[in-house]
Amino acid sequence: MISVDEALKIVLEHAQPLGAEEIGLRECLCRFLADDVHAIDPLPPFPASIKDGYAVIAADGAGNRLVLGDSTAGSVPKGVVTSGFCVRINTGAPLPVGADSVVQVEDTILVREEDDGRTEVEIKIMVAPKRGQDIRPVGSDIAKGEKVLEKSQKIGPSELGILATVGAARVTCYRLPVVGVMSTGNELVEPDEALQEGKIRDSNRTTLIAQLLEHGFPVVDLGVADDTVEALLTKLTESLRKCDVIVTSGGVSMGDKDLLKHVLTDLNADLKFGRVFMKPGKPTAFATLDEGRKLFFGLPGNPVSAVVTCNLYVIPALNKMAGNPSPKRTMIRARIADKIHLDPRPEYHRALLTWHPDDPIPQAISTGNQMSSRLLSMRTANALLVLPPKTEVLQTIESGALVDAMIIGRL
Ligand SMILES: Nc1nc2c(c(=O)[nH]1)N[C@H]1C(S)=C(S)[C@@H](COP(=O)(O)OP(=O)(O)OC[C@H]3O[C@@H](n4cnc5c(N)ncnc54)[C@H](O)[C@@H]3O)O[C@H]1N2
Ligand code: MOO
Repeated sequence: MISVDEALKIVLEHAQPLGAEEIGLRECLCRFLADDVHAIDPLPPFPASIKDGYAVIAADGAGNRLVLGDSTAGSVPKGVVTSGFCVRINTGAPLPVGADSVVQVEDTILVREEDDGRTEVEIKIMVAPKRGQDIRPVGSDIAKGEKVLEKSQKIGPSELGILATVGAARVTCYRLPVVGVMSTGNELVEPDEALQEGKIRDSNRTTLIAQLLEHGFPVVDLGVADDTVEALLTKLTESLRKCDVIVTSGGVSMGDKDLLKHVLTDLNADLKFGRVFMKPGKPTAFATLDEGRKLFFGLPGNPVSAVVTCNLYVIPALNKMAGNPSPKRTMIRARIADKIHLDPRPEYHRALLTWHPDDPIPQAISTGNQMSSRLLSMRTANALLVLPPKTEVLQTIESGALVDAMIIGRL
């Protein structure tokens, strides 16, 4: 049996970023850039007003100005501002030729207007303007040619906006791994089926698919394979054609129907590990297929073991394949709310982290009975507490002790 750290190291060694592809701007959310992105134009592309007010010549100082017309966003201002004149201007509108300063409307008073009551004729500037005041010069937000996004950057909503603003309608991103999820076991029926003797409903496929989708990975539902070598072989061979990664649950332990490891041999898979010193998740298997091009995760069938090992190994592997330069899960320190009895194996104990206003360290509340079959221990859990194995001298972790916590849910 290897340790969790060794297992994760092996997984990450074999998970390599997939190739790049060019995709439409709106498809990029949550992807990782495979190239730097540069601005082809400056922003703003023209000197733009920061305020609603008047475009003036600063050297004219305070005092009266005749209003030549107006400059609104999206239009090209007509006329040239000369001494004693000004142009009414809106926020974001281009500065008219001749003007070198903007005076906000709050610092002016209207002196005279046309009889129509809408056209300003003369205004008074109350505060002497400074040259360049309330103007965004060309390229002051983004310079022409500036690197706006770096290779490996994750694209979130604001990065998408940056791509849009520099006109990057097609973007080169790392390809996302396509993940096939399969349950195995003669005992499994679909969630909408009534239970017959000896049967249970398949929950792992639903949990795992949802977990992968939540992280933004495309998923293929591979259904359920019966516990026979033929069924498993047929389904896996077919699935390998359409998936980069296959995640199965069940059939990896010591029972006479735990056939997956034999089937992997038939598929010429290179089994990297088959048992990990951890709870839950001891029989987790990891293999590469197709000369290392495809990854196979045989997760244990117990519902909690499947979801915990998906968090520990599958998600970091997929992160790396998708071009994420920091594929590992986020770890923080948490304070145990109540005493916990340790397990002989290092345990990934499900807990709910909560923050209190006067304490920067979150409190970790255990979700209760940690049986690997009890999916209710995952209910509300947003963290896995990393607990050491029980020894003669260390049997419990006391209330108030600090432990590492892996973040697995929204905080
Ligand atoms: N002799 C030994 N027996 C077991 C060992 C061991 O070391 N020696 N390890 C135990 C541990 S730890 C685990 S974890 C389980 C894992 O077993 P498998 O991965 O082979 O899984 P199965 O036997 O197929 O199923 C285990 C359990 O989970 C239920 N299950 C399976 N698939 C689903 C699903 N899709 N949805 C809901 N529930 C599922 C299944 O019915 C079993 O109850 O092995 C121990 N045994
Ligand atoms: O390791 Mo198993 O996953 O305890 O139940």
